[in-house]
Amino acid sequence: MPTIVPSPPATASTERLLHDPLLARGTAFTPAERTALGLHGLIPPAVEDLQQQVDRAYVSFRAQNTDIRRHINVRALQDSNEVVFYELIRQHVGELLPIVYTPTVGEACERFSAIYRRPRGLFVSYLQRGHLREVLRNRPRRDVDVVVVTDGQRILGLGDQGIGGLGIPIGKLSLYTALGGIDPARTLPIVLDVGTDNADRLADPAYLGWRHHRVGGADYDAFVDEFVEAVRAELPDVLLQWEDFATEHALPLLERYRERLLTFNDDIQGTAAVVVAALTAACVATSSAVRDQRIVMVGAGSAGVGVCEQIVRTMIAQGDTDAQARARIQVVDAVGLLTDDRTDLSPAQRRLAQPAAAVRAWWPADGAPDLLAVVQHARPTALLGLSTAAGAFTEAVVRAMAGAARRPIIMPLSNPTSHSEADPQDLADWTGGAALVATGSPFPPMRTARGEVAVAQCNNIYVFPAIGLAAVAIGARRITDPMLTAAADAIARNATIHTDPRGAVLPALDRLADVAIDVAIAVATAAIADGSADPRSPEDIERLVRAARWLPGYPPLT
Ligand SMILES: O=C([O-])CC(=O)C(=O)O
Ligand SMILES: [Mg+2]
Repeated sequence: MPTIVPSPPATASTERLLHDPLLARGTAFTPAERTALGLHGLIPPAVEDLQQQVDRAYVSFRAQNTDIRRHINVRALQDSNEVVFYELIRQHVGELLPIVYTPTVGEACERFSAIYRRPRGLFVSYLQRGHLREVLRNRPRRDVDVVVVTDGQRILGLGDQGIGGLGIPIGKLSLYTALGGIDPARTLPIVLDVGTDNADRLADPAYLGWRHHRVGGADYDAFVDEFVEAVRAELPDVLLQWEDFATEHALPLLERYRERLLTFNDDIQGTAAVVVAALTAACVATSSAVRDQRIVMVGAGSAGVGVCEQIVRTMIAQGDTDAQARARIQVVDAVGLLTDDRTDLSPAQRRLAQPAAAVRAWWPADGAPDLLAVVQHARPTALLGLSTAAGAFTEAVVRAMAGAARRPIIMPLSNPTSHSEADPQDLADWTGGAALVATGSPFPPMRTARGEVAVAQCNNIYVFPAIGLAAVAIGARRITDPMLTAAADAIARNATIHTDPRGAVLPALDRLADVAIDVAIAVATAAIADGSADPRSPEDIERLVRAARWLPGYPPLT
């Protein structure tokens, strides 16, 4: 029988040891700690180690019968004991990722108000404008390394979710910790609640956000400006990640702030880096370089434009001039090929437009060139889609491409599955199994005569945790294009296809935490090279990156 030693009375700090998810150890408090801290009687008498707690949590997780219930289950665990939560993810990453993150997190955003339990992060409401600095000052913990902020307007492919969009920053920051080793105590998810235009949310009596149509125009810009100024004043060194803003805001916000603080847009830059990583790995597998490719991109939204610009930078890094690189990339949108005589293009789209005069030579007599005509003329070796046009990569298009490329690189990148430009199995069938395929949504392996071939899923999860780790480890001041190019190269080097010809053109998901170290070292090295961080030796960089990682465990209480 253990001796029961009289304990000090419960205090506010006892309350925190039991209920603050960053301090709580539950049944893992040792008998001596229970005595010293006055915890006898407040937790069950069983004494468990972390592994026993994880096993118990896993049984509870497995007992749930739908993905949203699994999500609620693990989020409740996160809100009660973060060490167990992160150790559970570490041990079951393949099973937990789609629950904590895409795709289930999307449903959690849609049902945010219905499943809301405990506060996490910061709700920055338009109603508090003029006082955002005070709101920032109310953050639960003073020191923050990474903020992920959304205004909930374009949540994954699910559109406007208003305040429910907060689910995305919560999910992304969970992966910053699980994969990038960012200390969970130093992360802060934020939603800017500027209203919602989602009629279902506005009509829902349980909706927890500001019941008001979205604020736009100059009022919106002023509000975001006030928010950024509050962040700069309160958290001058923080990494601020923009997430799931609508196209109309995403690029302008990035351009407005990227030179002024440590910031990047995950959907534009993170997605572009992972797509270029997959493209690079596919090129290596075909013994070519990115600059050897003829590329057709279908879709000219902010993601499509961001990917093309990252490809241009990669080709330039491989020796092309800007003009040579742009001449290798044809962009097709719903109207047709982007040409410089079109009057409907944004400045960013215009930079990717081809000279109309050159196109006229093969322009079909009966109208604007469609995708098939562009493919027949441009004879691409790589066909990329960020169009949300389901099935846009038709059999005719793919067969025309396969005639011109021995191993066509085909990437239907639109999300979710129902928007994908093609089904990978069709791509395999139409190219005799030769296609190198990466998608946006998860797909099962392709069945080919060579056996099953893995399909890479181009998700920015390969990028952002490593960017965060690099920035924290070396104290980066800016996120620059060369840092993203370095990330893409490092991800590509780790692709499975280099060691397994039937493997994916990206690393396996269960290697993500290890790959993040490699990527972070590459990103940190690039940051130092372009003056975005103070000089360090290669040994120092590696040591700092490894030392910066928070890993789940219970250090001895002193
Ligand atoms: O969250 C994800 O899975 C990828 C992403 O950023 C988006 O789709 O907006
Ligand atoms: Mg996103």
